Parts: sequence; C-alpha cells; structure tokens
Amino acid sequence: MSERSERVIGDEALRGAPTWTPNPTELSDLELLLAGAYAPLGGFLGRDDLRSVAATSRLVDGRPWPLQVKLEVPAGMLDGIEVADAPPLVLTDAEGAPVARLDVAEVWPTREGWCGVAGPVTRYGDGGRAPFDRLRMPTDHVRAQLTAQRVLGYFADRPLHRPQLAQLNHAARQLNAQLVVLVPVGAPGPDGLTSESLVRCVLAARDRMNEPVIVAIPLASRGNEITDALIRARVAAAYGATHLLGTATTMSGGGPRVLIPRELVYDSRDGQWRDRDEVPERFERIALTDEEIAGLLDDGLPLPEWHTPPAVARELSKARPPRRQRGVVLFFTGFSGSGKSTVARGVADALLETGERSLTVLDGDVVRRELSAGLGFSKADRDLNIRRIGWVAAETARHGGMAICCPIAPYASARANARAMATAAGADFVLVHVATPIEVCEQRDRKGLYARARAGQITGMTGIDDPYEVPTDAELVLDTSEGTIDDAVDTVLVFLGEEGWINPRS
Ligand SMILES: Nc1ncnc2c1ncn2[C@@H]1O[C@H](COP(=O)(O)OS(=O)(=O)O)[C@@H](OP(=O)(O)O)[C@H]1O
Ligand SMILES: Nc1ncnc2c1ncn2[C@@H]1O[C@H](COP(=O)(O)OP(=O)(O)O)[C@@H](O)[C@H]1O
Repeated sequence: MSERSERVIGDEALRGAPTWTPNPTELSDLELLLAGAYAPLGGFLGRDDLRSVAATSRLVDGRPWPLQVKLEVPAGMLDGIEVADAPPLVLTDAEGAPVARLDVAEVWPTREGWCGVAGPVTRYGDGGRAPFDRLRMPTDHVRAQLTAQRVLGYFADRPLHRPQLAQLNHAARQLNAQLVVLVPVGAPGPDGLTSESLVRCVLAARDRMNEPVIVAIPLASRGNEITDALIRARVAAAYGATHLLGTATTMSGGGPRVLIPRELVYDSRDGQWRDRDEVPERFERIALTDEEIAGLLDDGLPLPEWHTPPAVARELSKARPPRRQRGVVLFFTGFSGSGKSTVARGVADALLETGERSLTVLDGDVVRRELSAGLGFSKADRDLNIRRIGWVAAETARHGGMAICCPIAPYASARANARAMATAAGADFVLVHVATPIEVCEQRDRKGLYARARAGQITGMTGIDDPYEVPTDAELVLDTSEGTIDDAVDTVLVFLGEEGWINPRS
C-alpha cells in the first residue's frame, strides 16, 4: 500500500519479536485490513467472531460482516506463552520483509500443529511492495479525494471496452456522481490476464472517464459468489462508494445502492452506445463477447475501434499477443515408456528445424539429474519435482518461449498447479496425455523397470503399484501403441498449428 513514508521503520521493541509469513490469502486480508478496506475490522478476527460470521454473517456484536478474516500460525510459535505476555507478532511478505505488527489478543488451537491468532494489526516495516503501489491506496487517502455527495463504485475485473465505459459514464452522469474504479489485483484476471496487465488496460481507458479515482485492491475471489459480492460491497463502501454499478451477482449487503446496468448496443448511425430498445436492429452492433475478443487477439487481429478504444486495444494485444508469439508450456504426461520423451523430442526437433519458436526442453531424465537431483518417487517428491518443472516452464513461457516438459506427472493437483503457474505468467498451457496402455508400456520396458517392479525388486512403480490419475483436462490425447513415432509427432504439430501456437502444418 502507499503512504510508505508514514511507516514506522526500525521499531526497537520489535527487533526480536517472532515473525511469520502468512499465506497469500491471509496476506491479501492483511493488506486490506491495513488499508482500512475491511472497515470496521482493524485486525484478524477471534474465535467467537469467526463462529458468528460463519453462522450468521454477523460479528458477535451484531454488525453485518460476510468474510472469515482469519490468521493461522504454527502452534510452536506461541507455545507456553500467556496471551497477556505474548509479544507482538511481526508479519512479513513472501520475501520476508516486515509488513505489519499484530498485537496478540487471542490464541486458540485450530488443527494439528496450528493455532488461530487474533488481534489488531498496524503497519510496520517496508515490506509488501507490489507493482502499481501508488494505486494501492488506503481508504482515507481515497476518501480525501472525494468531494461529490454521491460516489459511484465499480469493480473493473475486466478491461474496459466502449460498452462498459458508456454504462459507467451514463450512470455517473445520471447520479451526478464521482467515479471510483476498483481494480482487483489479488489473482490473475479473466483469460489469464495478469493483474498488472489488467491495471494497465484500466489506466489506458482513464481519459475516457470523468476524472476517476483508480484504486488497485488485492481482493481475490473466495470461490463463493455471495461472499465475494458481499465483501466487494463492503470494500466499495469503505472506499467511499454510495452506489455500486454491478452485475446480476452484485449485492449491496446493507452497503452502497446497487445499480444494474442496461444492455447497451452500438448505434452505427452516429457511433453512440444506447439502450438496445432505442436502436433499430439494422443499425445496432452488439458488444463482443469475451470469447470473441480472445479469439481476435489470439489470431493477431485488431479489436475494432467501434468497440475498444485504441489505447486499451494496444494494452490487450501486448498482454495477450497472438498465440504464435505467446509463451506456451507443452506438458506431456503418461506412464513410463508411453512415448512422452520420444514424441517431445520429435516435436522439439521439428521446431528447431523451422526455428519458429524459442524452445526449452525439460526432459524427465535430465530434470531428475539436475533440477531434482536427490528426489525419489514418493508422492511428496513427485509433487516437488513437478512443481519445479512447472515453475521453470512458466518462467520460460513468461518471456514468450515454448517449454516442452515430459514427466510422468501422475497427480492431477500437481499438473493443475503447473497449469496455474503458466497462466499466472500470462502464458498458455497445453496438456498432452500420452495415453498408451500400461500393457504396451510394460511390453516396451525400455529400462527394465516394469520387470523389476513385477519381480518385487522395486516398489512404487507408476501403473504397477503406484497411482496415475488419468487427466480429464488434456487438450490432446495420444495413444502411441498404434502408428509410428512420426505419426504421433505429426498429430502434436498439426494440433499446435491448428490452434495457432505454431505455423500451420499441411
Ligand atoms: N517408481 C518409479 N515410478 C515411475 N518411474 C520411475 C520409478 N523409478 C524410476 N523411474 C524412472 O523415473 C522416470 C520418471 O520420472 P519423472 O520425473 O517423470 O516422474 S514424476 O513425474 O516425478 O512422477 C521414469 O522415466 P520415463 O520412462 O522417462 O517416464 C522412470 O524411468
Ligand atoms: N508411436 C510411438 N510414439 C512414441 N514412441 C514409440 C512409438 N512406437 C514405439 N515407441 C517406442 O516407445 C518407447 C517410448 O519411450 P519414451 O519415449 O522414453 O517414453 P517415456 O518418456 O514416456 O518414458 C521408445 O522406445 C519408442 O521408440
């Protein structure tokens, strides 16, 4: 959050205090608490409040509050310490830099090895920095900029195209309200748009609005539409909104009044956006859907000017370049001997010959020798192996490269995590399930591992006595038990060409 200069740095009393790095959700909550965005809350909730919120969406004192704002720390940290004597906790960001002090008011056991901690938080130290820090404003800073009686809040969780801008401007004019645009930056936006890209897109539309106050807030979805809607209304109110321009799922929760915008269409007679009933059908152009916008960007086609201001279109095409230039992780999964390495090698060789993509191949054996040396085949070690591969692949793809990975990756959650890391890097992820039946893999038994597993000389062999969770989210499924190696390689190349990640193959 901004206002760094007001922070108390180097508070002697806190030098030896226990420190803890909260998880990403807790850190977002912490930042919102410090900003005043969770008013009236001033800290993490205690046990009674948490129970009360879960049961009634109210705090113990009866005030409405939709969200469980809780913090857990390892039980050992506060073992044997009376709450009255407990030192403050220093909470740090993911890099270990201090962000806040928490004055412990209550500690209670939650699950094995963990306890809940409640208490007020105050800004401390200079951690928690993030891109667009100047837009991560505390509520009092924003409220100080508001002079109108009415304030229209809007959650820009998507880029603002002309129809949204027209709706916003129309509502603000009708209410005679000042505009506060809240950009959620807690998680990647829709279609893999990174938080920073989303903010840049909103800033690119700034001069199309009437002096908006633009605020970046680290609020991520809790996976529950109602809670999300209620907390958004609370946060908007904390930033001074008296009205909220929303969608069907927006709720007031006793906070700002919610306005549901009407559908606007482009009137080709004079280039204005109007209520659909006011425009004769032959003159109307309907706003593009998210899929249509994504499709145009993927194909490298310009977004039409009647729909998207050119500055926004420029940001969007930077954020989502045509697939041919966008980073992509090509992730093969399947049993040992299914053909992952062979096909991956063939695909890589073909692309090296044409030189159309910059490539990094994360071959299973090489990774196990270098990046994952020392790891075995327990679930934990396999998950860590895939995490490392997914991380390196995402970094490669972040810069527009293609990463080709071919581990067994038997667990769906580890594969989903690799996909999420690629998406967060603004890249695509293509899962290829090499679904060669285990009998064929066993027959091939290039490395003699299956024979040894059958003989009981090794245990934990995937497909024999260790699990393989069959993907349900593969973009492509290959069975190499039929056809030649070249056929399998071609299938992948044709698919990548058809979908636009490489030049089309005939
Ligand atoms: N217990 C057991 N289970 C499966 N595989 C085994 C095992 N022990 C050794 N190997 C050899 O290690 C290769 C698989 O490593 P991966 O890194 O791809 O595995 S994982 O994704 O972490 O599960 C795999 O190589 P590939 O044949 O290339 O798949 C095997 O040769
Ligand atoms: N159509 C095919 N595609 C891929 N591999 C095939 C095919 N037909 C036979 N094979 C053979 O199967 C084996 C697959 O081994 P490998 O690529 O190392 O598998 P993995 O990397 O999945 O362990 C190789 O010996 C390869 O020559």
